[in-house]
This record gives sequence, C-alpha cells and structure tokens, in this order.
Amino acid sequence: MKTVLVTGANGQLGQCIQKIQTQHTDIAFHFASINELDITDTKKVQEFFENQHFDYCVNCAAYTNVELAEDEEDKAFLVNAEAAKHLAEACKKHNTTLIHISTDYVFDGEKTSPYVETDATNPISVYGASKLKGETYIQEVFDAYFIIRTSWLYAEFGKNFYKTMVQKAKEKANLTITTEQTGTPTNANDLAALIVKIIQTNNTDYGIYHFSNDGEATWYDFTKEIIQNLHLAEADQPSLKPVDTYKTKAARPKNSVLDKTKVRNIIETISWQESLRNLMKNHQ
Ligand SMILES: NC(=O)C1=CN([C@@H]2O[C@H](COP(=O)(O)OP(=O)(O)OC[C@H]3O[C@@H](n4cnc5c(N)ncnc54)[C@H](OP(=O)(O)O)[C@@H]3O)[C@@H](O)[C@H]2O)C=CC1
Ligand SMILES: Cc1cn([C@H]2C[C@H](O)[C@@H](COP(=O)(O)OP(=O)(O)O[C@H]3O[C@@H](C)C(=O)[C@@H](O)[C@H]3O)O2)c(=O)[nH]c1=O
Repeated sequence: MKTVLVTGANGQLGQCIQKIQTQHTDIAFHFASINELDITDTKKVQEFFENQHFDYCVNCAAYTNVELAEDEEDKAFLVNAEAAKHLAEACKKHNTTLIHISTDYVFDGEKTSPYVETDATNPISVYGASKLKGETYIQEVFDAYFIIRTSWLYAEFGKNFYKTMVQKAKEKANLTITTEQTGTPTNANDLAALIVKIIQTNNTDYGIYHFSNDGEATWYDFTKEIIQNLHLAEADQPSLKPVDTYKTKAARPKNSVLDKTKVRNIIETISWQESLRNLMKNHQ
C-alpha cells in the first residue's frame, strides 16, 4: 500500500484528487487541508513527516490569487517558494517523492509556439515569480521530484474562471472577455488523473513536465464554449463581447500554450473542448 500526503487538500485540485480516491484502494491518501497542515509552519511540516512515512507528497497548497499577489509579494513567496523548499527538504530527509504543481505563468508569453520544458522562464507577475522560485528551490534540494506545470485550471470545485462565467451567464450578465492571452484551459480532474497515474505506475522519470488539455484558446474562446455548453434558451443568452484588453493589475503572458510531448509518455491528453463538455454534462 502506497502512502500519499496531499497538502492544500481543500483547494480545487486537492478536491479533484479526493473525488477519485475511492477508485484507488491501493493508495492510502492523507488529505491535509490548511487547517491541519499549514505548509509555511516548518516545525509542523517536520512533525508531520516524522509521525508517518509518506511515499509521495502531492503539494496542492499554493497562493493562487494572481491579482492580490501583486500587493502581497511576501505572502505569495512564503507559500509558493519558501514553503515548497521546506516541503522538499522534508521529502528528501524521509525518502518521499514530491509531486509539485507549477504554472504556465513562469513564462513571459513572448514565444509564438508552445512552450517546452527546457524553454527559458521569465515571469511577468509576482505570482509567476513566486512559483518559479518554488521550482528552483525544489531542484536545488533533491532529485526525486515531479514538477508539473499546468495552465488555466478549472473544475466543479473551488473558485475558478469557469465557475465565475457559468454563474454570470446564468445571471444573463453582460460579459466582456479578453482576447489578449492565448493558452489552454485544463480540467483539474485530468491533472488529478495524471498525478495518480505517476504514483500508481511507480514512475521514476523525475523532472519538469508540462501538462494541459490539448489545443489553444483565448479567455474569450473559453467563455464562448462554456456558454454554448449551458444550452440556454435564446431569451436567456448573456451578451458576450470580445475585448482586446481587460484591465488587470498583474500582467499575464500573451501566449502560454504548453507542449505536451514529454507528458504523453505517461498519459494521453484530450482536447480542452472535449474535457469541458465532459465536465459540463454533469456539473452546471
Ligand atoms: N488555478 C489555476 O488556474 C492554476 C493553478 N496552478 C497551480 O496548481 C496548484 C493547485 O491550484 P488550485 O487547486 O487551483 O488552487 P486553490 O487556490 O484552489 O487551492 C490551493 C489550496 O492551498 C491552500 N493553501 C494556501 N496557503 C496554504 C498554506 N500555507 N498551507 C497549506 N495550504 C495552503 C488554500 O487554502 P485557502 O483557500 O484557505 O487559502 C487552498 O485550499 C497550485 O500550485 C497552483 O499554483 C497552476 C496553473 C493553473
Ligand atoms: C473576470 C474576467 C476576467 N477577464 C480576464 C482577466 C484575465 O486577463 C483573464 C483571466 O482571468 P482570471 O484573473 O480569472 O485568471 P487568472 O487568475 O489569471 O488565472 C490564472 O490562475 C493562476 C493560478 C494560474 O496558474 C494560471 O494558469 C491561470 O489559470 O481574463 C476578462 O477579460 N473578463 C472578465 O469578466
């Protein structure tokens, strides 16, 4: 029986992993929310690893508010960088493989084709910089890590762009959505499946991986597809307008499409439209 600690377990991704735990009776999960394990509490992290052996630690804990991070730099770096480093140190000491999640926002978006794992990073936001620092720390500490960079996560859980748009569309709001960024929406349930697959197959091809659904979209394209899948009557349709720029505090990469060639050695990938459709059949 493999033992797996999941930090930040009540977040969006953490809940997606919780949802599939019953399908994996060969894995003993310990789901720790921030209340049980605050990953910035170094002493608590050490105690946790001393009290029980974990074969894997899946770090779903993160500071994810891209806008607020511009004003809360210290907090973002504490959670996304310093705490990630301490987790890696605990993993190293206790022979635990770390599966850590990172982001497309480590790139500046100037590349005009999909980003591969070895491309130069150059974050343009505090959030992106804090996540990159977390990656760097982990790599400095040890080798037994999977750093999975993903993009534009959404699911039926937590707070995300998809859920905001579903709610606004149902309220018949006037939506103005940017076409300035191109990336790939990713169903967090698909990422949860990748994480479990790595664990189940005893994969030891450590390193950085890019994972997202297939294809590309602007936030406007994503919103349009969400609304189509709601199958609203003509009279209930919201107004949807593309705009060049939607004013925000944090800068976001113009292009953050990730190349999935490497990760396809582990799992198949599916188009973002298909995965969105699958989710919306069951959750609206
Ligand atoms: N969401 C997205 O679009 C994307 C996310 N990612 C990465 O994927 C990972 C999972 O993201 P997602 O599930 O969407 O994020 P969420 O914000 O939904 O979940 C993060 C969880 O971490 C918790 N948390 C925050 N600080 C701490 C702490 N100090 N100790 C323990 N837990 C803490 C949060 O608790 P609370 O809510 O109480 O603060 C929350 O439950 C993150 O690493 C994120 O950077 C990558 C690309 C896209
Ligand atoms: C709400 C809203 C946003 N936007 C724009 C703002 C922004 O450019 C874009 C995305 O909006 P959000 O701020 O919701 O998304 P954002 O927080 O930037 O999402 C990011 O989260 C972090 C955690 C990641 O790691 C990234 O991969 C990415 O998913 O859409 C509109 O154009 N219209 C709207 O009504």
